[in-house]
Amino acid sequence: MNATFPPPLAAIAAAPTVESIETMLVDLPTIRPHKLSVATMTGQTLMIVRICCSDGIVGIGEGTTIGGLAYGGESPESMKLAIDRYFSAVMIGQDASRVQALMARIGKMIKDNRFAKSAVETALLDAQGKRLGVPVSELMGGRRRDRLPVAWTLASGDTGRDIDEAEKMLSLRRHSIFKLKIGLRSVREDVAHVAAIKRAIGDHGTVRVDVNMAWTETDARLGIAALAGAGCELVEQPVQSAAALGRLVRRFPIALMADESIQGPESAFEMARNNSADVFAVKVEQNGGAFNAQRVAAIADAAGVELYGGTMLEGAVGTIISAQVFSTFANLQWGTELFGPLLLTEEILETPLDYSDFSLLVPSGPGLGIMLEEDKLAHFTRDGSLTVTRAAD
Ligand SMILES: O=C(O)C[C@H]1C=CC(=O)O1
Ligand SMILES: [Mn+2]
Repeated sequence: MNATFPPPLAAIAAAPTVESIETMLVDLPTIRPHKLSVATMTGQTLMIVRICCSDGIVGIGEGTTIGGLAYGGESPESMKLAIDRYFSAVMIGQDASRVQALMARIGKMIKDNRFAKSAVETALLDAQGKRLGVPVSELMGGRRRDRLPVAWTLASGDTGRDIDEAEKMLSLRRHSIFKLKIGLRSVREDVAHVAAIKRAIGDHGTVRVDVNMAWTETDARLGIAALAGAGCELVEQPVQSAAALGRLVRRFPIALMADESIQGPESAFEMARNNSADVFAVKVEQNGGAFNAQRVAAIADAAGVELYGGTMLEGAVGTIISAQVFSTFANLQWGTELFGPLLLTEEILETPLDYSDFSLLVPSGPGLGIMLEEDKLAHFTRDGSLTVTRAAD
């Protein structure tokens, strides 16, 4: 060995920088209307971001919401605008291989915009994983599991149709955990709906509900007691107020889960400090990215709060960054609901995801470990929505 130390300057590879950033809006239909208390979805819009680096590596990310602005303060269109106009200016020319440092720089110069931050962080992690030849889970401390249990949401708006759907999922061995969207009808009608579904599936599956904050605290007192009696095992975000959720947690033995209340580590810390929930639903986008999702999980673990891997009904890219990070969690007591791609009519990956044995296989290739089918993507890209931003722009 005649290696010299320090190595000559020419031998030190230049750091790969961010060269250009592409964004586009991809509109995909859903397999049936998906009815939540905040919106009825008949399609989903994926804001796809591609980060092209000086070493030729390209990373992909996704930003997705539910019902445009019905669920939160960002929409696919607002994320695209924020990235084209503001994120690109902060990112282009920067070292693409220092993901946390670049995210910290973005954090200093851009407030809020958690969903857009999650999309660009996903693309940077995908690129870095490809660069190093490892899955994103390994960049994030290492996976603890290769398969994740996946719940299915019954939300057709019709009890009979939901029962048929649950039976189909059970017979396909795709899902045995069912989340029912309620909060649109009266509490009494909703409880009857849940009880009918639980009766139909019996011990073959479990039933949970998501109220998406639609109830008052009084509704919740009546509703949760009746749901527990109907065999429902968990109630997700019945009310908006964290204080009311905390009071309900103390009242009922049935598990109560916070979803909308968890919007990053600070909110998770407050919820944990005030004993406001038994379980946290961790959504990568809602928390501002995969690293923040890990921070939230660490807070939950330290506080003895149980964990669930949530979804914003993402397409394949958003689903797989979530799967990569959830695979690293020490605890995931309530499994995940990473079924988003299955709600869409179109397959946009070269190789479809493996949903089998009531679970999703976490891809093991470099980066996210998935490849988009470019023709399909181009076909469903909204006219005129592709934007490429470079240094000179
Ligand atoms: O949890 C939510 O509020 C959003 C989402 C997750 C599953 C689903 O059907 O909707
Ligand atoms: Mn929810």
